[in-house]
Parts: sequence; C-alpha cells; structure tokens
Amino acid sequence: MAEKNIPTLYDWAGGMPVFEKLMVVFYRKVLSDELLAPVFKHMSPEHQLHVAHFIAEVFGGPQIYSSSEGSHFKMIQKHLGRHLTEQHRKRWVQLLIESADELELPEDPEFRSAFVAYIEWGTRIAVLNSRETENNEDVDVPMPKWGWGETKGPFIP
Ligand code: HEM
Repeated sequence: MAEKNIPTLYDWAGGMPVFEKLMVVFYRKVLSDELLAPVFKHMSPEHQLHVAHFIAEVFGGPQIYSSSEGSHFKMIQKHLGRHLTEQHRKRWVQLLIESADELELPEDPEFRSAFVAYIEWGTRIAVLNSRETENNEDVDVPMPKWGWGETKGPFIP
C-alpha cells in the first residue's frame, strides 16, 4: 500500500463521532467506579469533550483541542499535583478498553495495538506529571502525534 493511502488512526477508528461517544461511555463508567469517581468529581462539564478532542488530535484528527480548547502544556497542567497512583492508572486503562469494546471500535490487531500503546504511554505520562507541582514543559510544547507504530498498519485481511 502506498504510504499516502494509509489512513490515520483517527480515520480508522471512525472519526470524531466515535471519539466523542467513546468518552461519554468511558466517563459514565468512571463516575460509577469507586476508585476513580473521587478523582473526577470536580471535572468541568466540558472535560469529556476536551479529552475526546485531545485524543482524536493525537491520532491524526482535526486540531480542535489545540486550536480552541487547550494545548499540550495545559493538558499537563491539569494533572499536576493530583498524585495519581498505579491503581488509578490501571483502572482508567481498563475502563477505556471496555468502552472501546462496547462501542465496537475496530478490533483488528493493528489498530488495537496502536490504540493501547498510546493509552499505556499517555497514562504513564499523566501519572508522572501528577507527582509534579510545577509544569517544566515549554508553554508551546507540540501535541503528541500517534501513528500505527511497529505494526505499520492498517490491518489487511
Ligand atoms: C492518555 C491518557 C490521558 C489523556 C490523553 C488525558 C487528557 C486530559 C485532558 C485533555 C485534560 C484536560 C481536559 C480539559 O481541558 O477540561 C485532562 C484533565 C484531567 N485528567 Fe487526564 N488524561 C489522561 C490520563 C489521565 C489519568 C490516567 C487520570 C487519572 C486516573 C487523569 C485524570 C485527570 C483529571 C482528574 C483531570 C482534571 C479534570 C477536571 O477537574 O477538570 N487523566 N486529562
């Protein structure tokens, strides 16, 4: 397959409606989870939409989060001083994967490998940032970009 025809993870997942629905289902689970509910009880009404836009952008979607809602710097800022634990992180990952299954996001090994790799990376960064009280990043640090990685996808049956 010519490189220019390789879809982004965003397109392969089904575009923005899929990311927005994913976060609705995910935060419903989060708020009824006894470990995570206290962490998110003060989240803003826009939170789930912002996270949907953030992840969509990382996966090659439109620059909605970084152009009008926040920046990578601001996202880091939101995690500072929250003292997230490995237990929080693992539950977050588990609930997100369950939500992806429920919404029938693509199940092919290539997509799921790239998806989980980002979630694993992003949540570990969030935990590290949550131990800091100051943001040591550059204010204009670019958004992360995530592609197919080692699988060089997408899945071709
Ligand atoms: C890939 C991993 C993650 C991404 C991409 C991410 C993304 C974000 C973004 C974009 C915001 C800002 C939302 C806004 O502008 O309103 C945010 C805030 C926040 N995140 Fe994360 N996050 C991740 C992992 C985690 C984990 C593992 C936890 C805890 C278990 C967590 C807890 C929070 C909390 C508590 C806030 C602030 C909510 C509020 O009170 O408004 N995040 N995150």
